[in-house]
Amino acid sequence: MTEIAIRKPLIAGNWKMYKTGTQAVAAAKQLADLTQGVTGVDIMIAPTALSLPLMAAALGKDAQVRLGAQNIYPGTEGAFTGEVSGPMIKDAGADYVIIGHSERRQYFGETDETVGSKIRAALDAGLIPVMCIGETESQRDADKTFFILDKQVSDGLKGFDLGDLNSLVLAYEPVWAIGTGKTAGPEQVKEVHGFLRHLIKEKYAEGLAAKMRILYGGSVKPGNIKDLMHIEDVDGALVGGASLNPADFNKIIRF
Ligand SMILES: O=C(CO)COP(=O)(O)O
Repeated sequence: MTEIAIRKPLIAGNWKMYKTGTQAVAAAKQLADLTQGVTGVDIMIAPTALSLPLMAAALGKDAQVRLGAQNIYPGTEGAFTGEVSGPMIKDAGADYVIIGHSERRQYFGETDETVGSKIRAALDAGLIPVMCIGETESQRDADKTFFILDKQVSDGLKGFDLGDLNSLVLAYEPVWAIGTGKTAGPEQVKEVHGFLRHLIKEKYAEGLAAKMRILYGGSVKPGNIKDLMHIEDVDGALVGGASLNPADFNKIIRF
């Protein structure tokens, strides 16, 4: 079996703070209809936490479109006003949780250390963590891309051992490509994804590196997904804006 064959692509939609529950259910049903018959790809949508139980009920237990949360509190329950825990996310019908998105790092003070504690909480709750990493434009301009990515991975995964990380998904989202219409060029994506897989191999094991899915995110659209998916070491996409429209997201899923 080749390395590629053991990595099933994952196309994930991050709906961020868009769509009411009513709108979310309607879009989920549309997407479920559009994607009927699609095989060989995992599909996930991460709506606001409020929409998770509504969408789970609308899609049904065995739906092909799976659900994810956009954030998690690193603790199971307690007096933490406004927070949502792993067991609550799981109970609401999600299988995944996005952790450390650049918007959470930028606006909500998340650090590599909080990312690590959230990954632990996700694993404890039986959720698949989608760990987001990526450099800013000024970091890239200063030639610090690989230093930053190494630090985000090393500090975020500090204390985890091989067995912990079987399900972990990495998402490379260059901050300068998010919502800007700028996509990283094929050479840049290839270079970074190759670097990340090598990093996981060096830190953990070849077997883990070979099976870890590494997604690309940042202005992914129906028009560029095919080229992105052809790049070595790209195992899927984390899609923002274009995932809000079921017709566009369906085209991306059918790359
Ligand atoms: O942040 C993203 C996904 O998490 C990417 O957003 P866009 O696809 O809108 O650039």
